Amino acid sequence: MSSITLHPLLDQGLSKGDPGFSGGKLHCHCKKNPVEVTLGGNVAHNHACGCSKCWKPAGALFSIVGVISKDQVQVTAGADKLHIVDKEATIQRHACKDCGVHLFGRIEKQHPFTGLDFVHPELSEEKGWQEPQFAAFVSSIIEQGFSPDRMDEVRGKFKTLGLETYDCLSPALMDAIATWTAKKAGLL
Ligand SMILES: N[C@@H](CCC(=O)N[C@@H](CSCO)C(=O)NCC(=O)O)C(=O)O
Ligand SMILES: [Zn+2]
Ligand SMILES: [Zn+2]
Repeated sequence: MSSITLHPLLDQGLSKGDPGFSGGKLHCHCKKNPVEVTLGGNVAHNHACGCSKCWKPAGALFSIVGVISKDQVQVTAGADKLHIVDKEATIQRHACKDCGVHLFGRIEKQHPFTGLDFVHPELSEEKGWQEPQFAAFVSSIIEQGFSPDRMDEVRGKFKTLGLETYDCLSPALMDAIATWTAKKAGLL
């Protein structure tokens, strides 16, 4: 049985981020005229995501994605190459039309996370980005054809890395969503 590739950055073991890190540039994978996005700070809630919608590098089972305030996200080159992958999705993922890499995902509708953009720190050459904190939507990899018989192996690998696994988001993020919902309903 072949070994599992969660994500190249996870398979080599986690390297800790720098709490004083102040941001950097993301680039798509195009050799010529790559799209460039400049982030004015570090990401938060960085996590491995097994959902079918987040961008993953070739061969990876999981995406690595964090959030950052949209005010700290600027497209600094190649804006004309960007398109929205799915206009109906909550997270409007802006991807390069040429290489398919997602540069940022923005929430435009009323939502607990409106104002936060979803980004992939691995698209940056700078070091210091927050390391992944947990694994989310782990069971979602089955929906994409991964064998349910090997889920213990997947969750075990995350455990070895010291990352908790969830089949939705982390408790902190789920609590934030529920708080927003309760406030909207006038219950809090
Ligand atoms: N089983 C589905 C789950 C998709 C899903 O709900 N993804 C989450 C997490 S994305 C980053 O953590 C989500 O919030 N999606 C909103 C959106 O994608 O617009 C699947 O695998 O597709
Ligand atoms: Zn590209
Ligand atoms: Zn996802």
